[in-house]
Amino acid sequence: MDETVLLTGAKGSVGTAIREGLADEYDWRYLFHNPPPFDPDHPYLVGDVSDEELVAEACEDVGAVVHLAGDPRRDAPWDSVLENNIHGTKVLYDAAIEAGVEKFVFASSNHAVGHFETDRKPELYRTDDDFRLDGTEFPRPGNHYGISKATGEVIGRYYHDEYGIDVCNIRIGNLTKGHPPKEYERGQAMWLSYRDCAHLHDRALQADYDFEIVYGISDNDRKYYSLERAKDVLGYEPKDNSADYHFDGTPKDDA
Ligand SMILES: NC(=O)C1=CN([C@@H]2O[C@H](COP(=O)(O)OP(=O)(O)OC[C@H]3O[C@@H](n4cnc5c(N)ncnc54)[C@H](O)[C@@H]3O)[C@@H](O)[C@H]2O)C=CC1
Ligand SMILES: O=C1O[C@H](COP(=O)(O)O)[C@@H](O)[C@H](O)[C@H]1O
Repeated sequence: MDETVLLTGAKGSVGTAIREGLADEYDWRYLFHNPPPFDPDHPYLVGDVSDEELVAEACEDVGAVVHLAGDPRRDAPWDSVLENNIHGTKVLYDAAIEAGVEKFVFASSNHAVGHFETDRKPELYRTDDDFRLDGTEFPRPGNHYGISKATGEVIGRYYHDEYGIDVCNIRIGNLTKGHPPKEYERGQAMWLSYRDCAHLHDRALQADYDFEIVYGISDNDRKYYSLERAKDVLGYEPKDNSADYHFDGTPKDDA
């Protein structure tokens, strides 16, 4: 991708993992919700993703969008996910199509499929359980936030089918820096390390595809998400595994 890549939600946790890991790899343009408390290393805009004029400017001469902006709380109130996650994503897709953006990478979530866990936990978080989700399953959101993420995927399906933009939905697990989530089976089943997060988004920007839904986790022994699609289509090669750490998050000797 030689053209500019727009990164929304750039000051957040996922945005920071991507900026730190891929700072020099792309001609980034950041969208921050509020003025950043640091001097960014790439051009940026500040404002709300539902601001049509702002996102039209943000999408000018852009080849790809990595869309992270949104309310990430599993217990976010409906009016917040409706405005920030659903409406904001629709407004950004409209601007991306108008600007001729070729590729749209969307931060979906494990919560888009949360209710698959209801009758299977905690066993499915353990290494001897062979239940897998592979991205072809219909969403089963676990909360209103999860509904908004599944809706973001469907919005992408429409814009792909209607306008031909390439779309990669990444159902991100649990991004945690430096170690897996401590003493948390669900978290260790879906841990995504910072370096795997950056690598996965790099592959989503580099690979050729039409419309994809992949899982964004490290290669955890506890996983119940299949990584085959991300590996086969995107060329994802995760380096981390929560099994290389003790349950309390400290690294095992050979980690
Ligand atoms: N951190 C994680 O483990 C996971 C994150 N995700 C998704 O990844 C994305 C990023 O998540 P995080 O970095 O953890 O969240 P975060 O809250 O750290 O970052 C989100 C950023 O988006 C901005 N933002 C929110 N609403 C906005 C709007 N209407 N217009 C412009 N900017 C807006 C916020 O100010 C914030 O800087 C979110 O969409 C979240 O749902 C999904 C699964 C797991
Ligand atoms: O979508 C998200 O999921 C992760 C993991 O979910 P959790 O309920 O096990 O914490 C969450 O940490 C993150 O904030 C959220 O955006």
